[in-house]
Order: sequence, then C-alpha cells, then structure tokens
Amino acid sequence: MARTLFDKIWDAHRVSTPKSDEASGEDLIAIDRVFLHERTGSVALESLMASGREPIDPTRVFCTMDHIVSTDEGRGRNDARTPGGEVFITATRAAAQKTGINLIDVDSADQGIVHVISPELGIAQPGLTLVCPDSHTCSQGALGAAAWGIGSTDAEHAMATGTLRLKRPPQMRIRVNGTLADGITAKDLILHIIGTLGADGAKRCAVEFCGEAVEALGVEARLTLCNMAVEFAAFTAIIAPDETTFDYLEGRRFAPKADDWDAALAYWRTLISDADATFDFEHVFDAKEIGHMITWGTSPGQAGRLDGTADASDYMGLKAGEVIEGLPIGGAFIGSCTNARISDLRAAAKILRGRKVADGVTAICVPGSMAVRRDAEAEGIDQIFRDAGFEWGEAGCAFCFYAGGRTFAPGTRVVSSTNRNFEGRQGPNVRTHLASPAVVAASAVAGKIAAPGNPSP
Ligand SMILES: CC(C)[C@H](C(=O)O)[C@@H](O)C(=O)O
Ligand code: SF4
Repeated sequence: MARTLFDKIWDAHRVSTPKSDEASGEDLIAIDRVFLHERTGSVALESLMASGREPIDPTRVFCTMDHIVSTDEGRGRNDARTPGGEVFITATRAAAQKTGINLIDVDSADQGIVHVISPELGIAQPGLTLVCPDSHTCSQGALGAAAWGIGSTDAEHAMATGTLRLKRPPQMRIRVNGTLADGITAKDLILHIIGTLGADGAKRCAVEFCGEAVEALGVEARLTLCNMAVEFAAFTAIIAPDETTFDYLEGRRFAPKADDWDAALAYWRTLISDADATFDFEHVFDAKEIGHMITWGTSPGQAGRLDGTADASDYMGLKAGEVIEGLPIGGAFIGSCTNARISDLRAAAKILRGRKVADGVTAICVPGSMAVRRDAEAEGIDQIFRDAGFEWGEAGCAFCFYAGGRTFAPGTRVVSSTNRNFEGRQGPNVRTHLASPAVVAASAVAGKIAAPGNPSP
C-alpha cells in the first residue's frame, strides 16, 4: 500500500498496538531522541527522579538552557531574565548531571535555542522520532524527522521507556509550486499559508510541505517554514530529506560517520511519500503570488501583505481598513527559533549596513545559538548591527516571549521575527507584528513598518 513519508517513519517506529489500545487507535511508538530545556524539561527530569526511575538511555536525551537564561551581553549567563528564574537553571543542571543526559549548559559553546541547536549539532536527522516538551519541536521536521511537541509528563515517559503511546495523526500535504520572488522568504511563505488557511487550518495533521518552492529552500529556511506549523494547529510538519538536507548534516557532531553515514544515506533516500500516497487534506499554493507578509492582529492567522490593510483590533490599536505599511513602531526584534540563524542575520545585515535605526526605536538582535553568534561575529555582522544601533545579545529565547523581566514598554508597536503575536506575548500591552528578519530590519531603520526595498523614512 502506498505510504506517505510520515507513515514510513511511523511504521518503522511502531513497536506494537497494545490490545488495550485497539479501540483508541493508539500505537506504541519508539522515540529516538528526547530534547529538554530548562523551562519545562526540568519538571520532567525532576519528576522522573522523584519516581525513582532514570532515562532508559541517557545518551539519547539532550538538554539546553534557552528560555530563562539571560541574553544581555556581558551579564552572567547563570542569571535569569525571569525574576527568580535562576532556580530553573540550577535545578535543571542538577537533574541533568544526576541522570547523565547530554547537558548543553549556559557556558557551553553549543548553547542556544533547542530548535536551533538540535539541527546544528546533527541531533535531528531524517527518519528519527524526536520529541521535546516545547510546541515548536515541529521545526525539526525540516530535516525529515518526525518531531513533535509533548507535555512534561510525556517527556518523562519517553525518557523512562523510550516509547510513547499515541494515535497516528491525520495527514495534510501542502504543495508550493513555482519560485518565490527575490527577497521573499520562508517566513513570508508560512505567514501567507497561515493567513490563507487560518489559525486552525492544519487540523491537528502531520503536514508535509513539498513542491518546487520548498525544495529550493535551504535547511535554515525550511526550519522557519516548519517552525510555524504549530501556529496553524498542525501536529507537526515534515519535509522530505534531499541532497540539501544531506549536505547540511554531513560532518555535524551527532550525524552518522563513515560506514554509518553511507548506510544512513541509503535509508534516508527512501524517505519520500510514494507517488500514489493519499493525504486526508491537500492544499496547493503558488509561490509567485506571495509578497512581503506581516501580521496585524493577535493571532498568526491575522496576517496579510505588508502593503495591505488591517481589520479593527483594539489591542493592536488599529482601525478597520488601516494601511499596515507606514505604521510607526517603537521596537524591532530579530531572534527566536523561527528566524535567528545565520542566514536570517545576513539578510537583516544586508539592509542595516551603513544605516541607522530610527530615533525612538529600541532594536535588539539575539542570535539563536552561540554558534550563530560566533559565525556572525566572524563575518562582521555583529558590528553592522551594533553600528546601526541594535543591541547584540547572547543566545536564547529572549524577547520571543515574556515571563517577567525586561521587555518593551507597554503599548509599544514591535516588528518581530518571532512566531507568536498573542496579547502580552512580548510583554504587557506590547503590540507584536510578526515578519521576516528583512522586514524587521527595514522597519527599524524607517521607524515605521516598511518593506526591505524601501527602508528610508
Ligand atoms: C515554554 C514552552 C513550553 C513554550 C512552548 O511550548 O512553545 C515556549 O517555547 C513558547 O514558544 O511559547
Ligand atoms: S524562541 Fe520562542 S518560540 Fe522558540 S522555543 Fe523559545 S520561546 Fe518558544
């Protein structure tokens, strides 16, 4: 029977369908990797230890510090950005050391946001199952892994048993034909898709992105695309691994080596949906219709073209029919697991070179990992950001979400390269507009929402 890519990974990991689960349709699925972070992973680790159990294979469990850790340059990395949050860091460290899992601590050269460092270190690989108590784990499907977000209790279970019990999700295929116009990015593409299908448009499906425009994306851009799948209610997202994926992974720390690499490649090449595989839902988009996108509301589905108009939104301070381009801003943020990789920083630096952030705009860039930060510094990109008037941070989630601590002033309109624009997401009454790093940079310079081709005031 013809199978999808997701089916193939599922079937290869199906340990059994326990008798008690026949009616529920649940399968017992082998879990290859568990990733944790200090915000929710600490809870799972502590609870596991409290129950007298330990990870069945600690070498397959990874943990980073990203959510709570301070990202202010020069500040101690053991400091928290959330008042009183140090305990997350110390408790996670203690539990990780005790259980012997792979800990990527605050002072590690590998430290960074979980969904940035997992691909970077070659931990996410085609054909693997990977879970993490974090909703944006769907990002890692960009490598051809079945990767999804879970709760802390499931993380505990996955660590203890190497399995999870769950029902195979329905499946959706989103094909993007044609070529994206110059300067139009994966962020614009995903905002266009979510804006068209709505914030619940993916119907809890495992979504396979495919088509010419998706194949043309580099791995970093594919990560951006898959990152926001959960923002339109997907179970997860996946992209068939191809030469782009293999080139990206070769030589990375946890990628297979020598003969194992050849064997892995042979297997990975089978990971494509069969030509006659069927999906529960299918959508087709045309890449050439997509322009610079931005959200205007408080749901990621409230997205439109930058030169379009908004609906009324009290929270966002917008009237129906108001033109989005040109709205004055007070903040600009480039960071997060969506758009803080080296290609994102390069795109922004291209716009910022030789320019200055407009008066009255607080502009901050926080690289997604310390490796990205080092790469950027080696290329002089940090200097371009600093010269333009951007603050340059150390790696972490930073201003992507607010959990107390430093943020933008209430009422500030912020253009942000992140993935969530809910009320209060970036701070009390902060108004978040989601966009690509290029749009954030252009807007920072213009002091108002602006397209990259047109950054001057
Ligand atoms: C804190 C964590 C559980 C949360 C998530 O699951 O996504 C966070 O990363 C977010 O982006 O809101
Ligand atoms: S960067 Fe933002 S979206 Fe990503 S894991 Fe951190 S808080 Fe969640």
